[in-house]
Amino acid sequence: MAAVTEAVPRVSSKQSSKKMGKRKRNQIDPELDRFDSLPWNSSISQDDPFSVIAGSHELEGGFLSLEEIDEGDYGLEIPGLDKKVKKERKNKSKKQKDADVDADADADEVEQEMKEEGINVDDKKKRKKRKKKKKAKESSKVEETTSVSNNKDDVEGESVDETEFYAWNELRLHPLLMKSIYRLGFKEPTPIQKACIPAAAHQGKDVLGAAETGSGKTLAFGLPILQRLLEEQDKASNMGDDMGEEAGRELAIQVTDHIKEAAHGINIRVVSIVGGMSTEKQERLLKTRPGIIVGTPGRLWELMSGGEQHLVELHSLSFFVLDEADRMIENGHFRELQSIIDMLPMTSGSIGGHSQSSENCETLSNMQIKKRQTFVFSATLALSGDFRKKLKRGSLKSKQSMADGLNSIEMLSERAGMRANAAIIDLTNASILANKLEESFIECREEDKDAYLYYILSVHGQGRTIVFCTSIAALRHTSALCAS
Ligand SMILES: Nc1ncnc2c1ncn2[C@@H]1O[C@H](COP(=O)(O)OP(=O)(O)OP(=O)(O)O)[C@@H](O)[C@H]1O
Repeated sequence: MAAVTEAVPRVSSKQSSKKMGKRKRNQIDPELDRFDSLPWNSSISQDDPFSVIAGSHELEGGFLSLEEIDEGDYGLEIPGLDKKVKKERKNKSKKQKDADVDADADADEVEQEMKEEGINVDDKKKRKKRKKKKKAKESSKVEETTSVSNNKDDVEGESVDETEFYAWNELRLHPLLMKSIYRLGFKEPTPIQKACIPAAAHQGKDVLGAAETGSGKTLAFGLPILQRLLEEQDKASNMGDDMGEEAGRELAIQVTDHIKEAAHGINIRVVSIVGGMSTEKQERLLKTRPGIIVGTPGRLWELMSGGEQHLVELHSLSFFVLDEADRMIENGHFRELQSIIDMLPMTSGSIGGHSQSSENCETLSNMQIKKRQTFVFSATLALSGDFRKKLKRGSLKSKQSMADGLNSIEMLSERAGMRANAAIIDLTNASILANKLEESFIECREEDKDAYLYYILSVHGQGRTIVFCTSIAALRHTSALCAS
């Protein structure tokens, strides 16, 4: 596999060709012509061109979001690179013997990426070396207090006034998570976090949560997952995997970054598996068996259906998260999402759960199926009054419902294995309902609906009224009733 990277931002095709033109004038090189004609991917986020200077969480200091192009075979030959890299690695391992182990692993990974991607890595390596030296210096000063802490900028040593964060106390989060919270400077949990964390982290409940956009939903499920993983860490050496489903690539990356920040100082790897990036690179990342995967349905399903081992060993899945569930049912990810959900083993607590292990999924009978926690989060939520009953009865799995696909949050939650005792936390009403509107709900039998409608219109229908119907037949029926 040949790897292609772009080390500098492609400002615009116009500028880029201008640059190339200049180079061509200086030295006529047919190889450059060939490189110029390659289908380069932009490696710089449109939204954040500054990131090329500032660095990202993945690769700090200039080279950012290096991408391989799928199935690329560009025959790039950099004579002597392998030897050079090997030699440098050897020297480095002697010099840095006592340096931080994780820093080595990171650097090696990046170096390996560079090597595979065939670019000159001198600058990058110098920067990495400087960083590692600094890290080694710091680690010799600060005594390691915990086996899982592997970060240089721990809050230890900095003066954090814990009393300012007292609002978190009742949530009883793990000390390492509290450290991340101090570092992030979040003085108090947001309402959705306050409501979700006890149910999800301490009572082990599934959560169906809704709150307006920007209300902190990511950590409302992120913190309970990290909390439970930390609790499990001591008990089992082999951690369960978590799979986050995200509606879009940017969202998935955003969620990954957010969870990574919260997982700072915790030995849990978080990776994003999204479309538009090299499948080969993602397969390599998955081989490291990350604890948390944040993905988009399309790419996840592509890898799952291809039998990617870490993704099909779902018997040990501890958490399944559907974030932005409202968007997920809107924008046509049904097919892949449904396929992914169908591959999930039935949860030990789900009633009438489904187990549709495909040929790619390991046979479940011999496996110990873990109790899986399901989180469904959305910015809007419209649940029927008897949603919990439906969950209990499994009626959302009726033939008709199946045929309709995953067209409602109720169905999505139920098919994902949500248990009937799930915590339903809806903080949306206040913001969604306009101030002057009053909302009422009448629970009635089908045959009484007309009478109720007639009554409501007679008593309250002095002004203008809109009656919403679910079908043309119902519309005709209601019009006739109102006209009479
Ligand atoms: N407890 C907190 N205190 C202060 N800021 C917080 C807290 N929790 C999260 N945030 C910040 O609030 C912002 C929004 O959080 P988040 O992305 O989780 O919201 P969201 O509800 O998932 O939004 P969306 O629906 O748009 O994805 C982020 O920048 C995050 O860092």
